[in-house]
Amino acid sequence: MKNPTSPLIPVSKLLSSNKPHITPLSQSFLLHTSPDLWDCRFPLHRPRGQHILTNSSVLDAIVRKAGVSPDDSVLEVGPGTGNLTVRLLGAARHVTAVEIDARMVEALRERVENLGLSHKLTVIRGDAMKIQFPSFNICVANIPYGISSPLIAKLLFGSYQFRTATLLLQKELACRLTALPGDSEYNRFAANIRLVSEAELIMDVSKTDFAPVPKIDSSLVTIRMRNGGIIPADLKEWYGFTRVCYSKKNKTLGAIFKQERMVLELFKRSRSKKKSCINGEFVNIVDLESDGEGESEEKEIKQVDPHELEAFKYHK
Ligand SMILES: C[S@@+](CC[C@H](N)C(=O)[O-])C[C@H]1O[C@@H](n2cnc3c(N)ncnc32)[C@H](O)[C@@H]1O
Repeated sequence: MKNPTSPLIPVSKLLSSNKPHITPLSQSFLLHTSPDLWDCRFPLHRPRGQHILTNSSVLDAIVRKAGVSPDDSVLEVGPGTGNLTVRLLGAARHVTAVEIDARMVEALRERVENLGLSHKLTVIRGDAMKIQFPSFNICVANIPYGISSPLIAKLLFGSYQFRTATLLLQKELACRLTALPGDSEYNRFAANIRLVSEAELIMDVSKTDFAPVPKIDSSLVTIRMRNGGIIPADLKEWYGFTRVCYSKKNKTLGAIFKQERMVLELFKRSRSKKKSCINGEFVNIVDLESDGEGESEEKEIKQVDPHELEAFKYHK
């Protein structure tokens, strides 16, 4: 078996274009000299977030800092050509990789077969946002930034039982996820995520470690599930609550909950039959992330019992 973590030729220095890249044939030999180079046989699509991580010390650090152990069954979303996958295969019992691009799937399968590690890998070709993930106990991935927020919501609120998710994210999102109440980055998304988990900033990763080089830097974040993934609230009511809390940027919670309209909205949400529950198939990320300002709620309750409404009012 070849060593899946052999040293990397710094291809990121060669490939620094922001445009989708077709590598000249003269560079295709690089594929055979190091397993860390992205497959040069096809152009990469930026809309699918195809920025390949090519720095071997960063790739090694991700697996190490994620704490992958030989008993682990790993979920990797967006394996691309497999730079991270081959390392995960070296460290874990099994890896399930979900990849949307058929060309990537083919390149990954070929690479892993050449390494003699196919028996440890399941590749699912599909959209990570549309499929139900098979069971896993740890998630490690350099995910496409276009689906970061909904994917995190799917992992955390999708009834999956796992220890941690170590994800390479856009730096700005990483800051929001790891912000604490009172920090300027803390928002409704962060509050919703903290309901079920804790996020820790592990390390920053430079954009020059990717090929082609993206516009933004990245950060590695580990999200730890609390309470074994059990959601300690009715999600529909929780979303309604955080929506109201973050509905007015410059108002205190006290001021917000003194407004009759806000109290009424919260009350109606608690009684609404509208399905907003998140399961493995459906993630209502708009509800999870937006601040709710200016949005109109579907009104299902026509009559409000004043006694019941009283219970929702703000009392000092
Ligand atoms: C940032 S690249 C990461 C590649 C590789 N993991 C690495 O570290 O070099 C993101 C990968 O996710 C794939 N992808 C994009 N959208 C996806 C989706 N909705 N479901 C599954 N994979 C997706 C892309 O095709 C690409 O291979």
